Amino acid sequence: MIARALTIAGSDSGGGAGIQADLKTFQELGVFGMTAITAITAQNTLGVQGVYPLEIKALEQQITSVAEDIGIDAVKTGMLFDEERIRLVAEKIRHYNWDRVVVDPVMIAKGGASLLTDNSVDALINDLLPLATVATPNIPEAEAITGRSIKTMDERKKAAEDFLKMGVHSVVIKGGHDSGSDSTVDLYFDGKTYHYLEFPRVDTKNTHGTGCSFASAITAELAKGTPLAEAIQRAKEFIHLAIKYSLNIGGGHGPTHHGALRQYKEDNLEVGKTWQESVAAK
Ligand SMILES: Nc1ncnc2c1ncn2[C@@H]1O[C@H](COP(=O)(O)OP(=O)(O)O)[C@@H](O)[C@H]1O
Ligand SMILES: Cc1ncc(COP(=O)(O)O)c(N)n1
Repeated sequence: MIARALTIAGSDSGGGAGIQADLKTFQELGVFGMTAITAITAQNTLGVQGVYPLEIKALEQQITSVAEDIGIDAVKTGMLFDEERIRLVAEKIRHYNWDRVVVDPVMIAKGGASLLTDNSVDALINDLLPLATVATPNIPEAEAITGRSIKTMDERKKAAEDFLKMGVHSVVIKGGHDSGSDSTVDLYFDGKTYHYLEFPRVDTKNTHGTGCSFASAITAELAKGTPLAEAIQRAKEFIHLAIKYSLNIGGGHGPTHHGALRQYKEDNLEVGKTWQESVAAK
């Protein structure tokens, strides 16, 4: 049977982030994708023009509908909007005993618009994070959740330990915002060992939806039964290629190219080389 994944997140009309990024990623990775929409955003590559939360009952019913008929192998949470919705989602995860849970604690869009109300961090920490198989904060989100300033890798490791104390099973603190270096290093901490996922930094402004797509790639792999460490490694390859071959559309931060990894595989190219180098080497 095909693996089934559910994303509980906000809709991005611009198609690069949120529910739309998650569904595209699920499809690319061979997983049947389902959605429970928390809020609708009017959004494009330039920013967020409007945020419209759906009523709580609508969110509750979407989750119940798919859980009780189709079934869920892995679930991902993205933009949850406020503490009421965070609590509902946590209650549903507990109710259905879902144990492959990726929590991307979305707070602020790249352009600075708030996607989570200010007083929701406590609900995130107390209700949702303890249910996470893996949480995937970026550096500003990790700072807001742990209350630490994170400038160095040592500070990032301390923050990762704080996450484990909050009850998450493991955490990836992403390095996309650490713009000072030639590489992007994501720190994965499983409670015992620190793993560094390092890829060259791509010099591009097209990073709309990188976090959503990375977290949904982990979710897709978990749905298929891939062990967590390997799921994270594969997700990093997926997002690296999607950024490297990102799409220059719109006037601002363009979206990633969700089909990049598939095209690499179809053309039998080597991950890590540029497209041109790989084609030339064939
Ligand atoms: N310019 C870039 N080049 C290569 N990888 C990147 C770049 N920007 C982000 N990434 C990667 O994309 C993923 C999402 O990271 P990040 O941008 O920090 O998350 P978010 O979208 O939540 O802010 C991470 O794996 C990160 O390392
Ligand atoms: C509906 C929605 N959800 C999440 C994000 C964050 O996107 P990113 O992956 O770039 O951090 C977004 N811009 N819009």
